[in-house]
Amino acid sequence: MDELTQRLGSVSLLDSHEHFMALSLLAAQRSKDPCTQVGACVVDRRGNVIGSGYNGMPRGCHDDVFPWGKASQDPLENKHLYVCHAELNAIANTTGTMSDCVIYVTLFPCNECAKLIIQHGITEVVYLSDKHAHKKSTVAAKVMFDSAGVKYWRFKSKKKIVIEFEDIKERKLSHRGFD
Ligand SMILES: O=c1ccn([C@H]2C[C@H](O)[C@@H](COP(=O)(O)O)O2)c(=O)[nH]1
Ligand SMILES: [Zn+2]
Repeated sequence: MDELTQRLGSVSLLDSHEHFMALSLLAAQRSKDPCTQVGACVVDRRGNVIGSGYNGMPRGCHDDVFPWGKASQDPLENKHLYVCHAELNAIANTTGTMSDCVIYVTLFPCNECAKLIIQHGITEVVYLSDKHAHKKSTVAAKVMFDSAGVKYWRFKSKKKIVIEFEDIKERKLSHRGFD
């Protein structure tokens, strides 16, 4: 085994599912929700990302003005009536058809997002967390996906990705034969 092959062997390449879920996780980092950051991306069958989004307040409803809590007795003081879900934003940010596309999402979609996913012709949902599995909204989402023939499966990986902008700027790619 030559030196290049030896070094490449230790480089942890991402497969496509890891790549798309990592993009969704990165999108989630933009969310101001202090409790649950969610990210999503829509991918066509050729493997192109055609839209992405995260949970946030609607345009014109400032993230720093609208409430992010959920404990108030008054629903108008809580986030849930206002926040746009990650899937809604990913779909709204996508131009063109989503027919037979896949959505990668860091949290299993709620019933409202499930309706959007189905109505836009998305046929596969890849998710990371199912922490709201006990909620009726998640149960209803699964009932609708099953009925509509939308496939869903939980993504699992033990891979760890660290992003250090400074580090990447300085890195030399010589071990991959780029110079
Ligand atoms: O399908 C979904 C369901 C929920 N979200 C967002 C909406 C909220 O900002 C959080 C959930 O908050 P909890 O405090 O965990 O109730 O997740 C979403 O984007 N997509
Ligand atoms: Zn939702």
